[in-house]
Amino acid sequence: MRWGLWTLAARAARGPCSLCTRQSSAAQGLGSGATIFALSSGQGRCGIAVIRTSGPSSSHALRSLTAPRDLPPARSARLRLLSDPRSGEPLDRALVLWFPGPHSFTGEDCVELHVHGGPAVVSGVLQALGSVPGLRPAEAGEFTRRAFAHGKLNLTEVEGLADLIHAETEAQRRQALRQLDGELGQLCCDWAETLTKALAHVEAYIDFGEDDNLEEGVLEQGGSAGGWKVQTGGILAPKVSSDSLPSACLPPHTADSKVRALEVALDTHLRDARRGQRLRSGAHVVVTGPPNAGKSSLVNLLSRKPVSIVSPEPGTTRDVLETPVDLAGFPALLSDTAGLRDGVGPVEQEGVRRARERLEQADLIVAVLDASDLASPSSRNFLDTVVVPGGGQSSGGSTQRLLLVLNKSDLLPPQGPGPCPALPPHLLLSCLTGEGLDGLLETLKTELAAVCGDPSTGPPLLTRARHRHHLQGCLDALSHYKGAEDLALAAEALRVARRHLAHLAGGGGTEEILDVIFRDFCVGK
Ligand SMILES: Nc1nc2c(ncn2[C@@H]2O[C@H](COP(=O)(O)OP(=O)(O)OP(=O)(O)O)[C@@H](O)[C@H]2O)c(=O)[nH]1
Ligand SMILES: [K+]
Ligand SMILES: [Mg+2]
Repeated sequence: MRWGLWTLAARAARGPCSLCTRQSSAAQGLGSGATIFALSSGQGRCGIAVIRTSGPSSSHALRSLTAPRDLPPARSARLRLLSDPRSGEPLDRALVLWFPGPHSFTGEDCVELHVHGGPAVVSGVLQALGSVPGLRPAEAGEFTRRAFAHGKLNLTEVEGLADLIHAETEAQRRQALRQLDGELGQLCCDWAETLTKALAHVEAYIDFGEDDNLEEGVLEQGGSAGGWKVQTGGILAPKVSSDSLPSACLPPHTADSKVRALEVALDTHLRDARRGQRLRSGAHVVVTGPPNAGKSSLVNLLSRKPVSIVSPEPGTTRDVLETPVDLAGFPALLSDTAGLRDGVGPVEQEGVRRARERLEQADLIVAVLDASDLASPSSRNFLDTVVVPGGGQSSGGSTQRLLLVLNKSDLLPPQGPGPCPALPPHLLLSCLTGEGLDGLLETLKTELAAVCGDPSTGPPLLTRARHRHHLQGCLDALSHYKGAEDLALAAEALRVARRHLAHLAGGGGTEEILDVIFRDFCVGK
């Protein structure tokens, strides 16, 4: 919970960009009025619980509960006796912090009470706060919503904060922190700036055209690819370009090259094969192989719990068993599946059908073979049909990756699996002894970084379908800009493109979208 304070310090040091300023004013009114309060740390018995307030009556509430009744210095912890303002009954000796707005998490006056975490203390303090006039319990996400309304966070940062609270793996935490730090939002601001400049130029040309006072030479200069020429009467028309660009309808200014660079950047971001979304929700990792290869043993080993039944009987696993796991720091949905073989009873056949269906959805296939049984017909068949053609297309359209694991290495003679010419690159493992597990985890980390994107490096990832939707909308609008037949249409296309970027950062977002995003939060955040 302490990062609430860090976020606050970080925000206070940074000014909002034009896109954010605009959207915060669009969201105005959300946070005004009542003063809210809530338990911001987790429920249940604990060492310390943090209770927060936000709103104009925060200082009054703090004075009402504490003795002495003066406010502590801003942003500096003080030990105070808390008592019930109605009865004077002592409630706890607590650390109190006073954050006068606008230099607070929400931008409003805020108070934090760090009380002892017993349920009676927490409920006593919450009841005491509820008795102070002007205070009411907060709704889920209301603190963050107020921070958004006051321009302290843009929408991508709000999403980053929600993701950080829910982050279960190291990679998710890194990604969320980067988004909370505003990297994606900043990128949008830079892109929007490019569009604003381009729009200013197009609008200037529209005005010049109307005034009929523009020299032809002036218009044609600087047009790096296409350009406009003045027709008789001062009407602007596209001049034919010898350039390779599909359209010759770009206004004549160096801003054009920036707009084209923006198109390339948007396209690159959209071609990320949904890595960021996988990082948020978990990559689909499917364990497959012939019967008895040790698939279930591997799933249990990787998930560190007995998810699947392991037995020497081939055909033990029938249904697809899915479990969320932290694989080398990356979030994954690990699926155990039935061993692939033909000519068995109807129940197992159904299991095999389900296994094949699940394989199609995999981002990463972990193909398991019994290292001591590579020459058997089931192993050969599996190698020929799944492993060698491996790396197909998942149903999501992205390329599947495949990792071949030779299990039961403990059964091999010291010289290894013996000559096996057609064997692709593989790892040796023993689920029984654990030998080779570290190497497998290391390789999984590399594979999953490719599937989910590495949050430590590279450009900010698009973690939500919403991000893709608006970037695609922006890109589509830019294609209309290029193909526009007159300047008015070109200007309108630029406005639409810019609006998509503003929506991404939360400007002019409809209430429903805001509701969906803030619903991810708990009460007290
Ligand atoms: N020696 C040895 N035995 C193993 C190893 N891994 C698994 N086994 C054994 O191999 C047998 C089959 O293991 P399972 O994990 O049930 O194999 P599976 O691939 O899930 O089998 P099905 O679900 O029937 O397709 C069990 O008796 C395991 O104890 C290993 O590394 N070494
Ligand atoms: K088995
Ligand atoms: Mg099994």
